[in-house]
Amino acid sequence: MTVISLTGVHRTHGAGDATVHALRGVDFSVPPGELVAVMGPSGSGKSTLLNLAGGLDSPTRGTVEVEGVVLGGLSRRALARLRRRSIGYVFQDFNLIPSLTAAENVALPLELDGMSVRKARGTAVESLSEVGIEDLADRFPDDMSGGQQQRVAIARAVVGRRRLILADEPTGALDSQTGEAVLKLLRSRCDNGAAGVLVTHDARHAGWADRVIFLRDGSIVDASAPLPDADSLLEAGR
Ligand SMILES: Nc1ncnc2c1ncn2[C@@H]1O[C@H](COP(=O)(O)OP(=O)(O)OP(=O)(O)O)[C@@H](O)[C@H]1O
Repeated sequence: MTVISLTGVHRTHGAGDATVHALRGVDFSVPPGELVAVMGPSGSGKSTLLNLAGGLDSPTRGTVEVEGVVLGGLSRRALARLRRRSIGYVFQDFNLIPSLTAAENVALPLELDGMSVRKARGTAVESLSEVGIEDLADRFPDDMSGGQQQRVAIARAVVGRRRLILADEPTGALDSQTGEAVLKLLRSRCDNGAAGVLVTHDARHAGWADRVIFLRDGSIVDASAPLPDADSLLEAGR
């Protein structure tokens, strides 16, 4: 069974002359164990695709399924539970809760799922140590650098046994060495059975993926293009 699958997915914004077709009939799926990189020029629909895959947005047409469950058929509560349990999401702007420490931010989804505070903290600190910042467990986001906040966001996305990890430019605020370490972590989660989707502008980062898809104007233009084509496609869209 695929972990995530989008079938005939369209997403439009606005109406009439102002209609923007963010996605136009996308078919896309990822089985367990696979990491897929999504590339394409700015505005081509990459974030929209990720938001739909993560249940943060709904398609105008078509279906999105996570582990065989059609997201459109779920109540808000059931969707929130599925997102908490099955989906780890690294947002471009981190989305950390400022009033919670790093460890509390990472532990929150586990606690909401009924894990004891103590066990959730232990699991959260383990996850922070996987991104090299366990010593910052008790620090608040505002007292951290952008790169440190990004690592907390990544620790939160990979904590527990999430089956689907979605990452929107997860290395933007990181130096290249830390960025590589984060991609390695994503890779190892996929090697252990998760499905991963990585939005990136960087062909070197896409090199960590098993497969690269290219979006242009809301459509997948060539799902099998070899990596060297990435730069020329990106250039063409500028
Ligand atoms: N809420 C919205 N309302 C109107 N238009 C939107 C909205 N969200 C996205 N769009 C439009 O949909 C298209 C796809 O946007 P999206 O953010 O998915 O692209 P992207 O490939 O992620 O871009 P970037 O690389 O710059 O992040 C763009 O034309 C964008 O302006």
